Amino acid sequence: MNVLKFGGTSVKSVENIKKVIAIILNHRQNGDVIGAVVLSAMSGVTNQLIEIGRMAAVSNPDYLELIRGIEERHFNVIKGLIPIKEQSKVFGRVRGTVNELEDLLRGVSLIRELSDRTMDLVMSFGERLSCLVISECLKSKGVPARFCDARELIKTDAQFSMAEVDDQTTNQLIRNYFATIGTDLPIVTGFIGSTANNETTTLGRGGSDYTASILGAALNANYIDIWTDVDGMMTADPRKVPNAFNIPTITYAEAMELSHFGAKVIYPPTLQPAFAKNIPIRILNTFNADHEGTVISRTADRRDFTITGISSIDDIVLVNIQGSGMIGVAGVSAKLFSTLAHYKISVILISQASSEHSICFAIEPRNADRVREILEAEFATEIAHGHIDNISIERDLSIIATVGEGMKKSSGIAGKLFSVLGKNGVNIIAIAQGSSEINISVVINKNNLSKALNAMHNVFFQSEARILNLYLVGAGLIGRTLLKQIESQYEFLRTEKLLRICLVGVSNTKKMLLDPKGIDLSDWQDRLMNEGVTTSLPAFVEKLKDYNLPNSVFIDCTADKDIPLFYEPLLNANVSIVTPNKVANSGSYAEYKRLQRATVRRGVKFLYETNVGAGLPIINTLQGLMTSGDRFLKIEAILSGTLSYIFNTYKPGVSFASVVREAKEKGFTEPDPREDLSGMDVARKILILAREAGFELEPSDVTINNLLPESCISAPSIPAFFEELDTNNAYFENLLQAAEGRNEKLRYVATFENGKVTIELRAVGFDHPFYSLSGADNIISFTTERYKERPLVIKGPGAGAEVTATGVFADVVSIGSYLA
Ligand SMILES: NC(=O)c1ccc[n+]([C@@H]2O[C@H](COP(=O)([O-])OP(=O)(O)OC[C@H]3O[C@@H](n4cnc5c(N)ncnc54)[C@H](O)[C@@H]3O)[C@@H](O)[C@H]2O)c1
Ligand SMILES: N[C@@H](CCO)C(=O)O
Ligand code: NA
Repeated sequence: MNVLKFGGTSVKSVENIKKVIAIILNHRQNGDVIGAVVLSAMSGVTNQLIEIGRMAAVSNPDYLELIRGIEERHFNVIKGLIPIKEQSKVFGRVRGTVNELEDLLRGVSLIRELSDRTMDLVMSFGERLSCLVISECLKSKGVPARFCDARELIKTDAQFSMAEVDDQTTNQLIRNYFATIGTDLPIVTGFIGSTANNETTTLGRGGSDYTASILGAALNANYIDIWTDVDGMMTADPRKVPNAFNIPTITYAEAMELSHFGAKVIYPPTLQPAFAKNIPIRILNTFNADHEGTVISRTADRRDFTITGISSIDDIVLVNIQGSGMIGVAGVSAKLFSTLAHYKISVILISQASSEHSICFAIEPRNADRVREILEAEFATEIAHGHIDNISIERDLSIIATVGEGMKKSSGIAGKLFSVLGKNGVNIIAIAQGSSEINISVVINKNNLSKALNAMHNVFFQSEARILNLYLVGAGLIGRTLLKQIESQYEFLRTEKLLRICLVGVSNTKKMLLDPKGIDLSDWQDRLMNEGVTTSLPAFVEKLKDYNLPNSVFIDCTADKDIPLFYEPLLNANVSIVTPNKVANSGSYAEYKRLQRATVRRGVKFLYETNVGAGLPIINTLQGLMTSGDRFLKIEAILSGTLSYIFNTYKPGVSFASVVREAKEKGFTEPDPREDLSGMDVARKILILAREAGFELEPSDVTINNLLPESCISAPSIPAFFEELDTNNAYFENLLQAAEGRNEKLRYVATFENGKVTIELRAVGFDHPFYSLSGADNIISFTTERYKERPLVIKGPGAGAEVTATGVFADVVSIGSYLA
């Protein structure tokens, strides 16, 4: 035998009530015995009744309008669900009940007073009306339904609005009543009860769940089914954490912790009677009746995860009371908390460090000012004597709690929690864990709530892929290729690497598009074109900070000199950066160092493998040698893919400019090819390598060996530059032919040795290791303490869209693994 309860949305409209009736009929057809059905008021009605009461208390006659509205809604149910010839009798009963309500309010309006006692009576009409109407609907469908006013069964004390149930009397009355009704199905008003003197009381908002549990316990039901509008309890609030999912089984204690912490699926007192009788409570969805929902019972089934759910209280304040006079003095906390109890201030969380120097506790914001006054008065003497310094209040905070019996005696959970918050730059203000070990609560700034919830959900519920939120600036050759590569690897990363890449922002010089829900990788170009707004990097970064998404990565795929100005603020906001752009690392040494320090300080990543040799593992190799304690003696390298290509491809008689054009078309050159031909690009790369090898070098320490005649350098635009190149063909032809004549090849070689950089155009013979390069190859040879006899050599294509995007991609994925 089961007790069924349907909430306000389930009985909100004709449409919804049809679903409720179908569920009841279905049970009966399957032979499942229903002991009782408990109903809430139609959704919105209780709030309206409160408003009506308040209006009447100030003699505002508009309340009559609201009453008509409530009557109308119930009439509509009758019209929609009861055959015409049976309707008038039911209309009459509804009208009779509504008249009773009107009489009551007329009285309120006359004496202009609304006590909690009267308010409870006013509120009782919501459930009385819904049960009246729906029991008649059921009767007309052949169910032997019977309206049951719970005020005759549930006896309480006289704490109006929040009455305590007298279990013994109530249980007896319930059993007596059920002994008399045979096979009739009582449709019981939720939420309400009455005192020994038959005054109407209510059991607290959400109390209809409680009514069902009281009935179920008294009747020894097999199940108490709470039918609501969600698929049971979820691992987190799905409005805040889109990846939250249903929890199939949960213990009473866990459900209690989660519902105390804002998961409003079940009213906490409901759990007690069910727990005492060991009756499982099922949370089910009226609008998705086939879903298994959540079963709350003493033991939960085998668990896939160490924690069961994450919950939050979105808005709290923290009160801190501190002073040297508190150390080792007994009674301070007794006085503190008994004072709070005396004023009925509910304390949500308490934390005291063992130094005993301070105690802090969380309360609802509406109590903040009052609590300060109360405590300042109560501790006036201690404050005057300086034993207590002050009472401070910190606002705009939230509490996040991880809940689960699986946390008991299992280590590493707090570590995981703090590490994920740390990596996402969420500062922890206070911590509390009870020795029951089923709840770890942390207090954080409210503006980090959504980020923290999502990041935590992501690490604790590992079967889901971790999200990496990408912001890409510069959708040019490399940027576009990167997005294409990510698109084609998306499923692999999600299923095999448990990494879900979400593009949140993208921009080129003209337009930018940001969407925190994610931009589909298959149509980002169309969306950027159609929905994009004029690019503004400050606005882009502002939005990024505003969204405050976990695991955010900023990718700079431009060669822009201004974008790096945003790197440090981004790192400080705990956003990782990946870039092929060399500008930041080849500016002043101080700036280079500042970025390095910011990453260490904030625990985020700044990765730039493609600054040198595109996707070739040069920077990673160098860093590996450095961190393992090797020392660099010499770096000798060919670092320009563009120049390699030109020197490997140029044949006398061909126009030099056309070879440069080819290099540009193949995607080897910088956006402005003069950066390559002037030697600037190589200068940047060797400077970066020297710095990575531990040397403090400034750009002025690197002399560029420029290959271009002045007229080419000073051309006003890139097309003009190419024209200028054409006119200088003879210059390059001579250069190349001279080498060719000696059977040598031209190589643009950068060397770092003894703290000095040299860059020179060399002609090398076939016995030189750099002779045999082809295409756009780079070659880097590291001579170190450990690689002294024979240097460590890395060689391969050092420019081009695919290989560069691959390097950027690998950096992005490595951040994904780090954050996980
Ligand atoms: N091409 C290669 O082989 C290679 C190899 C290693 C590193 N890189 C580096 O990759 C970066 C990009 O190179 P590319 O070949 O893709 O160049 P590209 O010219 O094709 O792309 C650059 C893109 O950045 C955009 N952009 C420039 N300034 C911007 C701004 N302020 N805001 C938004 N967008 C802006 C441009 O509109 C363009 O779409 C450069 O820093 C380059 O040095 C390239
Ligand atoms: N323009 C660069 C790309 C790699 O950084 C080159 O030619 O080497
Ligand atoms: Na590289």
